[in-house]
Amino acid sequence: MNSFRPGFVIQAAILTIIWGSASLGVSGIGSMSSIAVSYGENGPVFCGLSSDGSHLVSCFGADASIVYGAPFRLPLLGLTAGDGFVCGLLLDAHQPYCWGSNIYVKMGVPQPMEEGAAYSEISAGDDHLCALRKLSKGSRRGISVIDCWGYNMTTSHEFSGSIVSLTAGSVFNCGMFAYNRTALCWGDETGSSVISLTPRSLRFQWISAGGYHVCGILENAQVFCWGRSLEMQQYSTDVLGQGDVNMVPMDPMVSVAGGRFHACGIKSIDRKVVCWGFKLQNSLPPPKDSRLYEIAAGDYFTCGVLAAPSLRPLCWGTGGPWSIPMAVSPGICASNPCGPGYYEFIHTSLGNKVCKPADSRVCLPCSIGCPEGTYQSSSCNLTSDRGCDFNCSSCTSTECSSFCSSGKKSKSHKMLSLQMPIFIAEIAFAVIFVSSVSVVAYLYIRHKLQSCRCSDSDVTEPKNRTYPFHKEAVKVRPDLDELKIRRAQMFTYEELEKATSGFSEESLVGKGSFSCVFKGILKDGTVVAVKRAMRASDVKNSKEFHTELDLLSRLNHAHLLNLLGYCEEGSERLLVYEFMAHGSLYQHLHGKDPNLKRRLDWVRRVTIAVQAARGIEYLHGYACPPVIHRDIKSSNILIDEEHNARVSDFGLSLLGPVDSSAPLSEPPAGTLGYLDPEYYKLHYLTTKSDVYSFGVLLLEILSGRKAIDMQFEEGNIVEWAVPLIKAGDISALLDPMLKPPPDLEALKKIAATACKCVRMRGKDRPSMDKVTTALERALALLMGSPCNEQPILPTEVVLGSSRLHKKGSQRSSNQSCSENDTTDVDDQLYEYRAPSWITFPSVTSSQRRSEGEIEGKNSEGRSLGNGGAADGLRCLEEEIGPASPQQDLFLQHNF
Ligand SMILES: Nc1ncnc2c1ncn2[C@@H]1O[C@H](COP(=O)(O)OP(=O)(O)OP(=O)(O)O)[C@@H](O)[C@H]1O
Repeated sequence: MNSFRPGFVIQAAILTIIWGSASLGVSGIGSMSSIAVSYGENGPVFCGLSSDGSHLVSCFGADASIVYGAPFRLPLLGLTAGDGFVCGLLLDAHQPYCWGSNIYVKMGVPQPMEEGAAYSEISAGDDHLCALRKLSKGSRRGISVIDCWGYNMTTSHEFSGSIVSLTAGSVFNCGMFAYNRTALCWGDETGSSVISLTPRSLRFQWISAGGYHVCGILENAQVFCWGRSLEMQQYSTDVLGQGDVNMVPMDPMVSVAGGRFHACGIKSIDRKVVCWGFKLQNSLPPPKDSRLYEIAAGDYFTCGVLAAPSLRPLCWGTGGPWSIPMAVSPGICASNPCGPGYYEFIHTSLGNKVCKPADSRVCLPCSIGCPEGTYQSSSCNLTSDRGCDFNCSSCTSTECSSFCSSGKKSKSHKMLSLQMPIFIAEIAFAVIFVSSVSVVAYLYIRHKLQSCRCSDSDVTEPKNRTYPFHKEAVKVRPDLDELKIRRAQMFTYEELEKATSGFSEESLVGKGSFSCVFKGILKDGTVVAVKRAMRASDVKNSKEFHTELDLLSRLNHAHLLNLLGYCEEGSERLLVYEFMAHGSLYQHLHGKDPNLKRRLDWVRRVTIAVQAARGIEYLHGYACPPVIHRDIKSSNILIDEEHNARVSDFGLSLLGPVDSSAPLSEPPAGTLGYLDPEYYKLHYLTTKSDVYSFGVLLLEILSGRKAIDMQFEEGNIVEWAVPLIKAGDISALLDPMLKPPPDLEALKKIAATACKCVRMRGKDRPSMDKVTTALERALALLMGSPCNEQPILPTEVVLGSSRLHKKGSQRSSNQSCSENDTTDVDDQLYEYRAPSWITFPSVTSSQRRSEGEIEGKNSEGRSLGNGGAADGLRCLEEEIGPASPQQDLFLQHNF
């Protein structure tokens, strides 16, 4: 169901002349909308084209298949939507592209598709899509071709006579002939009689179908509807028309959109919206005083674009998202100049940037008449609508009185007099909002910087301390630990060239988007990974190099990849890291060797998840200022020789606010499939964006599937996994390469956590400390601990590779709770090193932090006040022994 914009002038006197030109040049206008509302069992979804000239679509609503499946990078000319799907007309190819979950309208360009076919309009019904072919050189004269796809509709229709616009109802379609502006409908009219009721003699400016009816705007701007309305007695009714959609208001209108059993129109006189026909009980009424540029309806849900500089969508009706945080284009962009009766939309600050290419534009229909108490002060011209002004000599309304008494009446106000109050309110709101946000942000950052004492003192402290354990380690690998403490050492290019045998192919261990990673051996025998920027002079590279260098030299956590040094010589940029003997989690999960995947049993997978979560939790909650990683994915989770996970690749990281109350506005960067939709669409970056990516990572770990894998019907892991989890079908989710554990409870908990992490709105996602705690509990459960509901096994610190590991220590500690073990044969082959942790009781983030600060010098203090969990700790401490000064060092830095 679609709204169609009139293709030509409103004034009846010149209609005949315009009709001639409309069929030639204005056929593209009015066929699609810049906004669309999909409907169906998952609820309404609003999609709109951005007003920034990018022609990119964003969708909002509960149907993940539409929201996430939207082609974020494909510029679209217009949109249309049906039951569970949305389609856009591709700006370049002029072919439809659909997405969503409708089984009859598949994702992508509809098939069959004739090679080279190009379309000027598209329109969607419940389960089908139709598209009007563009007239091309090869087209037969006077023949219009409409191709349809979907339930009972996949065929090509030919009509003699040029059709200028197309609209689809639930199971039927209508077009309008250019030469006489009459409507023609075809399809299934069972229950609606919409085809037989089509008025043959009425001439329309344009038409728009609802579920079982069609409304059109006649030559005199009056609306005429025909078809079926819902039986009145079944439901409560709207006052106007007593629920009958064919009982239309008398107001002249510039636009109308049909819902399932209702229609809404924009009044020509003041652009306010009016709806008639059936409405559901308790549904939100249309906005009373807002002026709109454009409307589109779903079944019981309607949205419009506010005729104000914000260009914000407003929605009403039942079940959908009300507040849509984006500015949308007020109409379709057309390459032809605006015809008579239209004016070119020019935004007060964007100018004509709403369209691409630059010589295209949005044409809006001129309003006719002026609201009561005002007079027409200017007529509609090429670039502005007609202006209305209050008649100050005969004020009858308070709006008029305040306008006239405020003395604001001036020439420049005349054109905008009707929009002025909204405009002023919006500016005032924006100023107040921006200043309060700035003040709060300033105070917040000041507070943070004061309270977290994270600067050099933290970094330099270890230098002044001596630890026997550290000295011990120095004997084994003298440079390495010293480097860790001094954080980053400068290497010469020559040194690193030698270490990697001249950056030979044999030393290459991996490639990223901007760099190659080589295995190298330093003079003293230390094995390192050397990351070499591919195009070193590249500004982006250089920026990422410095970000990574800066961040890594200030961060220190057992589950973050340690930076050992760097080299910046000429155009060369190199970073030197600890070498991660077991590569990336991606290689394990998706590499060519199936044994690698199999060896990564459930306990190992969940352990890796817990460790990665801790690394990210540290970035969010303990690093100061907090760090948002922005590129959490399986190839950035590396696995060291003891099989501990390390979060790596800080090239995209940003120092940022810790919570979503003070988001950063950053252009999106990251990896497709892991990218937080809120961040992607709204540039709304908070720590919750990492939580989203981590949720995707959890799904990947559970299922063994890649984040995006087009070999599956549902290529996006979130779209595929979330419905399964919600349906409780955990078995269908789990990686078929592994035998499911005897008790699925732990994995269910992890799946539920993942589900929360990938929620649409950042504020609905858990914070990383909550995620970590949930995973820790799941790990305990998986390992057979009956204490799983207690926050045990929560916070471990890996002591680095030099610490001797006591295999099975953790298991035995758990055995004090339960004998139930999950050992499998692989353990013999692939030593599981997770137990090489110091484990102490779980605490909330703030507790962890304050304990770290207050009691950092005494690790025993960490177990105080935690009841049963503290017993667990004591049990482990007895086994592992008291924390060494080196452990102390880690504890201080990490918690
Ligand atoms: N310290 C390391 N030790 C061992 N292997 C590493 C190390 N760092 C990176 N690698 C390997 O090199 C690969 C490339 O890493 P890099 O960080 O450059 O890119 P990426 O994260 O995979 O991709 P992108 O840069 O596109 O995000 C990794 O996937 C991993 O297999």
